[in-house]
Amino acid sequence: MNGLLEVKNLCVGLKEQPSRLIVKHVDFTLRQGKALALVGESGSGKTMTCKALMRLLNRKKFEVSGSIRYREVGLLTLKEKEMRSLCGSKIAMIIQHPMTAFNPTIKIGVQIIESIRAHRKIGKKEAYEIGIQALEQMHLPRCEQLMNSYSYTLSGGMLQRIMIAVALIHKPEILIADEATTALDVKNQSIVLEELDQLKKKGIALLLVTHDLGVAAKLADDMVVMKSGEIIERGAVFKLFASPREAYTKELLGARIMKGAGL
Ligand SMILES: Nc1ncnc2c1ncn2[C@@H]1O[C@H](COP(=O)(O)OP(=O)(O)OP(=O)(O)O)[C@@H](O)[C@H]1O
Repeated sequence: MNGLLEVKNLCVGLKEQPSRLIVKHVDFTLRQGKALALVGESGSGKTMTCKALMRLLNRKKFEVSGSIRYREVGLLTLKEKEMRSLCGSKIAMIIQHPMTAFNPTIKIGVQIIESIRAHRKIGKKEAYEIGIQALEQMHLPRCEQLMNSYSYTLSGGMLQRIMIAVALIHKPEILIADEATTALDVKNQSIVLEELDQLKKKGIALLLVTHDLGVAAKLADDMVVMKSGEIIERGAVFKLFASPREAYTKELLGARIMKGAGL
């Protein structure tokens, strides 16, 4: 096995509409210290692919087939308890709206301590110290004050960085970032992109789900382009930017150039 995570022939369908596939025969590999960008227009199947990877799709509603291997472990056939222990430790995910990741009625610190203790048998004091260290590593200011805050008092950028800090506590080998910078302003976007770049340098494999090709250009090594649930083009980012083969990829790139030019 070449990669850390190998996805082969991944399909997601709706049980009540077996003829319609939402994700169609998707293949890709995540490698240590490399970032793969999953790009495509809204509705192209990027989030469904990630949810299938993390086994977050309701099995009563969705049919998931194919193979997803993390090291030698087949994720689609793993017992639920083992899968939950793997997700949040070795494979972590951060999402677009960090405010939905935190309960607004419970202090951030309490939630961080709970999430640490869900994976490690340690006391609250030790978990608190680990939480503080994690926030410091994300270069967040006044970490003790942050632990004592409620999510609704913090900005989206701050919450996104806290979510990344929490995702990194158990030293994941893979980080899935689903539109992790989309809801952020330019300044926070650039801070989060820089943090993600540092993670890559530390050897973490990144899956960047984005419709922003600027994010892909800054961080990703390779890119796969999705349309209507299928991968229609793939390759090294610099090659796809220089000479896209498919009209759809050219359109995505064209839209980016127009956006960049303020048109
Ligand atoms: N709960 C659901 N039930 C049925 N179909 C769904 C459900 N969620 C998503 N879909 C369908 O799956 C397809 C892919 O959606 P998905 O959310 O993966 O797209 P996406 O590329 O992530 O888009 P975006 O960038 O807007 O998040 C869409 O056609 C959508 O209608």
